[in-house]
Amino acid sequence: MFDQLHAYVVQNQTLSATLVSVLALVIAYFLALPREPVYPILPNVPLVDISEVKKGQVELGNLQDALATNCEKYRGQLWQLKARHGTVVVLPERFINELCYLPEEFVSLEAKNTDRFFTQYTRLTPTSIGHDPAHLLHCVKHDLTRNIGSLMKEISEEAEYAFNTSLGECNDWKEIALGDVLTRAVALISGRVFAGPELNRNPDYLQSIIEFTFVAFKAIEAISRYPVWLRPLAQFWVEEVRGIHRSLKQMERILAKVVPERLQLIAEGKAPSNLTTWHINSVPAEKKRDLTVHAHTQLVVSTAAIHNTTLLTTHIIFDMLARPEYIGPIRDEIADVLSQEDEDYLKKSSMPKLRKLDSFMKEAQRIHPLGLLTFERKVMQDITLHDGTVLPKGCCFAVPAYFMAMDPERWGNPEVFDGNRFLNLRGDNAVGGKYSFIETGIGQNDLIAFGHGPHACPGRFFLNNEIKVVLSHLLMNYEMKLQDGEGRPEDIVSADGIAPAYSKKILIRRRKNTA
Ligand code: HEM
Repeated sequence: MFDQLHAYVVQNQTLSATLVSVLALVIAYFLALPREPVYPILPNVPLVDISEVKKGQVELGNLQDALATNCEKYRGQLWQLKARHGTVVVLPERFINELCYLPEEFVSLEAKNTDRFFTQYTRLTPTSIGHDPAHLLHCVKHDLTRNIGSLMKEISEEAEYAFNTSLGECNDWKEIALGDVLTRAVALISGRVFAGPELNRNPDYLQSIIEFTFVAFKAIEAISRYPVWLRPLAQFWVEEVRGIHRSLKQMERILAKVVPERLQLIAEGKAPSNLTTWHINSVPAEKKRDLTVHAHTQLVVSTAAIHNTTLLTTHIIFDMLARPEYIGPIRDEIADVLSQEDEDYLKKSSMPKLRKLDSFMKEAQRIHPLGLLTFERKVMQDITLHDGTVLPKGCCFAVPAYFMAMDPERWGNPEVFDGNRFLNLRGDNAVGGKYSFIETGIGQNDLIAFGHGPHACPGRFFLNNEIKVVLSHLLMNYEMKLQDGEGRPEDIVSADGIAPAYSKKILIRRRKNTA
């Protein structure tokens, strides 16, 4: 009897202890859960709700209309946009200057990205792998920009290789999907600058840097479908999130030989100038051999660089083919600039002379902004704006780039495509000066497509050279036209902005008078 009682008590004690442990684990799990960001709603500020959409509808397709209507209706005022991913305060441009120089402790691009891209699962920011973003930013902002001049020969060589290998002889008109051909060209050029000639034509490397953006965006979409409490577990079985980890591992394998060799070359003072070298030089001693941080940097910079560049270049070419009257004068300008060079490729110093091309590129970017919103930030501490409005901690804000680019009060005739618009505005201003492609601004006739202030796209100086090399190569060596009877392909308005009809076929053939 005593034995039975003892057994019962022991058994129940074990059961109770197990139950208590399970309960403690469940409580700990819920306490450790990242919170769904709660975006405070500003009182007395108009709220426009586009979050209620039927399944299958592209939610932010409504964003274009919502911006056009409400930026006009609330001109000069703040208003709030409630979208599926949260609420964002839409700011008129008069607030940008007082916000853009505030430190990260007040307004943060990183925190906005963390919320928006679920980076604790998707690992899309350096901080999400415990790495300081300053290294990546230093490489793009300083090393890449400073080295553009010495990289121009390689950029031109790679453009030539890319088009020769994709297009072949191409003596007769050939149908191509412009987006595909440009993606490969931009990836080869970017890879040459990010990893050098020993890797950029390696099919595994090339495929990794091209596909990572798609892998990343699928993972964001997939994890967002899970309730916040399940995400810490779901990350282990959601195939798309696992895809991110596979891509990172694959890039680590690709770099496994390169990084130690590069360290050796750096020690010998013989290292080539590219992102791999700059990043090794930038990180602290204990991370120099860390393949994870180098692999992550290669993929994250590729995500920022390759697809945006391809989409913008596709927009520009579609605009040229729809308005062939611009092509002759731009070609003459390129030929003239090339004839002044002592080598047969464009140098960094050639760029300020390509004024018609620069203006055309900027006008194409104005009419087809890749992002409808820009200058997106999260508020980290309450901020009082100059008119007394308080932006509370936790809210996100953005500036309506699309509306600013198409606002009749800023442009007079915003609907008209005028390839010489910025050429005429610019007068004698040098490149980098007002109204040139790389300039960002918030005044009359300024564009903010690259953001504004200290976080404005640091890749745009490289991009400016890269796009001009690609376009010059195509214009000087090939003829292109739209398919018979077709006008400029219709843009695709999506959750991310205004993309060109990427897979649309155009016709191309080698120019008769060139080799
Ligand atoms: C058409 C091409 C591109 C567009 C439209 C574009 C646009 C932008 C925009 C709007 C931002 C955010 C700015 C802000 O919020 O103030 C940004 C940031 C950034 N871009 Fe670009 N970009 C392009 C190409 C590139 C390229 C080629 C690179 C690298 C080589 C690059 C690297 C970056 C980086 C690293 C940031 C983050 C800056 C920071 O956190 O301070 N981008 N870009």
